[in-house]
Amino acid sequence: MSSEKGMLIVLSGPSGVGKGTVRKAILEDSAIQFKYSVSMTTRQKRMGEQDGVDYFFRTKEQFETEIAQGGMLEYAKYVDNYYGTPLRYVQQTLDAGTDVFLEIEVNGAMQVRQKMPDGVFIFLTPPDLASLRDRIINRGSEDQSTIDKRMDKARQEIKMMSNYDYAVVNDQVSNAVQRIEQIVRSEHLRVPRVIDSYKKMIGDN
Ligand SMILES: Nc1nc2c(ncn2[C@@H]2O[C@H](COP(=O)(O)OP(=O)(O)O)[C@@H](O)[C@H]2O)c(=O)[nH]1
Ligand SMILES: Nc1ncnc2c1ncn2[C@@H]1O[C@H](COP(=O)(O)OP(=O)(O)O)[C@@H](O)[C@H]1O
Repeated sequence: MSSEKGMLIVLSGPSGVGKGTVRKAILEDSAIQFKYSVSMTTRQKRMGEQDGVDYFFRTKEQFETEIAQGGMLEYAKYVDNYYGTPLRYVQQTLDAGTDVFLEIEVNGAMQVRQKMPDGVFIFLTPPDLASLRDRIINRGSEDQSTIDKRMDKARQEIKMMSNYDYAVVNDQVSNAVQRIEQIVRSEHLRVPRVIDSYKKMIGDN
C-alpha cells in the first residue's frame, strides 16, 4: 500500500552546487527521517572519504559485474567514471516504510524516474554560474581541466531541470535544507499517498 511504503527522494544538481553539503545537513537534522543510499563509484577516493560511507569504491571490473548481475537501480558515466545506486538497499528500505534519499546526477535520476515514477525529484541550483565555479574551486578537489569539464557539464545539467518536480536554490545551506524538508512534508500529505489509510478508516477497500 502506498501509505505504508517509504518515499523516494531524488536530489540532483550540477557538480559543486552543494548537493553533498545539503544532503549531510538534512540527514543530521532530526526533523525529518530518511536513509541515505550510498552510491557505488569507480572514481578515486578523495581525502577524508570512507568506503561504505561516502561511496562504495570499486574497480571498473567490479562495477561492470554488478551491472551485468542486475544489481543497480541506475548508473551513469560521469566525467570518465561510473556512478550508480545499488538496487537492493533502496528496495528493502522503501519496503520497510522508510524514506530513501538519493543524491545522483541527472542521467541516473531520469532512469529512476522511469522505474519509480512515485519518487520526488528535486533539482538543486546555484544562485548563478559564477558562484558555482567558486564553490568547485574552493573545494579544491579538482584540477583546472576537470573544473572546466565540470562547468561545461553543469550548463548541460541545468537544462535538465525541466524534468524535475521542484527547483531549490542553494543560496544558503540552511535555506536549502528548509526548502527540501518543506517539500518532503508536503509530499507526504498528497492524497495518493494517504488515501489507503482513509479507506481503512471508512471501510472502503
Ligand atoms: N547516476 C548517479 N550519479 C551519482 C551517484 N552518486 C553520485 N552521483 C553523482 O556523480 C557526480 C559526481 O560525483 P562526485 O565525483 O562525488 O563529485 P561531487 O558530487 O561533485 O562532489 C555528482 O553529480 C553526483 O551527484 C549515483 O549513484 N548515480
Ligand atoms: N550554500 C552554499 N554557499 C556557499 N558554499 C557552499 C554552499 N553549499 C555548499 N557550498 C560549498 O561548495 C562546495 C561544493 O559543495 P559540495 O557539497 O561538495 O557539492 P556537490 O556535492 O554538489 O558537488 C563545498 O566547498 C561546499 O562547502
